[in-house]
Amino acid sequence: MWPRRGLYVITPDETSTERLLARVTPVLGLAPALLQYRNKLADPALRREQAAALLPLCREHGVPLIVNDDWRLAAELDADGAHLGGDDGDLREARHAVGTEMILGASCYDSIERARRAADDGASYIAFGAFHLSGTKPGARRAQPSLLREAAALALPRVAIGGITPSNARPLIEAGADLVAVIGGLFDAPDPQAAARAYIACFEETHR
Ligand SMILES: Cc1ncc(COP(=O)(O)OP(=O)(O)O)c(N)n1
Ligand SMILES: Cc1nc(C(=O)O)sc1CCOP(=O)(O)O
Ligand SMILES: [Mg+2]
Repeated sequence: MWPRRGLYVITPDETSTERLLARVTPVLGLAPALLQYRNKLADPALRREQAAALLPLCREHGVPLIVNDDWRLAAELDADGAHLGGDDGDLREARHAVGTEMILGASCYDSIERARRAADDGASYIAFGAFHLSGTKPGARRAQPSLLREAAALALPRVAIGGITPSNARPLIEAGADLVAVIGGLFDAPDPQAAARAYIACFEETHR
């Protein structure tokens, strides 16, 4: 059973596999709930190489590895899961192909309807955002915290994403976010490990 609450780390775009591992390792040491491999600059060969390199590191730290966009690559590498957005194929088909054990996350943006469909199609978690202006995705559609409350009825872990920092994470957790997914707030911080600790503290200090 994977952890249903906590920090969900997403990797920054990094073309050097060596640098990617060096950046991710200190954060993995803090045992975040999940790590997603996401790289919008990599071609398919580099994505395969980087996801394969992250897998033993994640296993060593007991952190499930989620591959962004590509459930086939996730299945081929025997990763723990995949994250699918609106352009990343059919969730129902993916669930049918990978079986019940693999974690399949779904982007629901600002839509409860999308979340209902994702739940029907076999999602393991539902992700909403962007809750704040995101440096990684400045054009991302914005979502309101009330959506997290509304989605409680779907009885799936709720992920909040988009411009989340240790300073603005608490109200989202109070509104129902089980996991907060972050890229820039961690990897653009002067000390990513300290930033990761600060996110983790938000969960320890927020009760609902
Ligand atoms: C946890 C999580 N939530 C949302 C996304 C965004 O997925 P998508 O809309 O497919 O956009 P890209 O990440 O592929 O640019 C995500 N990756 N992870
Ligand atoms: C990849 C992604 N998806 C989003 C959505 O709203 O679905 S926002 C986003 C960017 C997340 O990075 P940062 O923590 O740097 O804002
Ligand atoms: Mg995607």
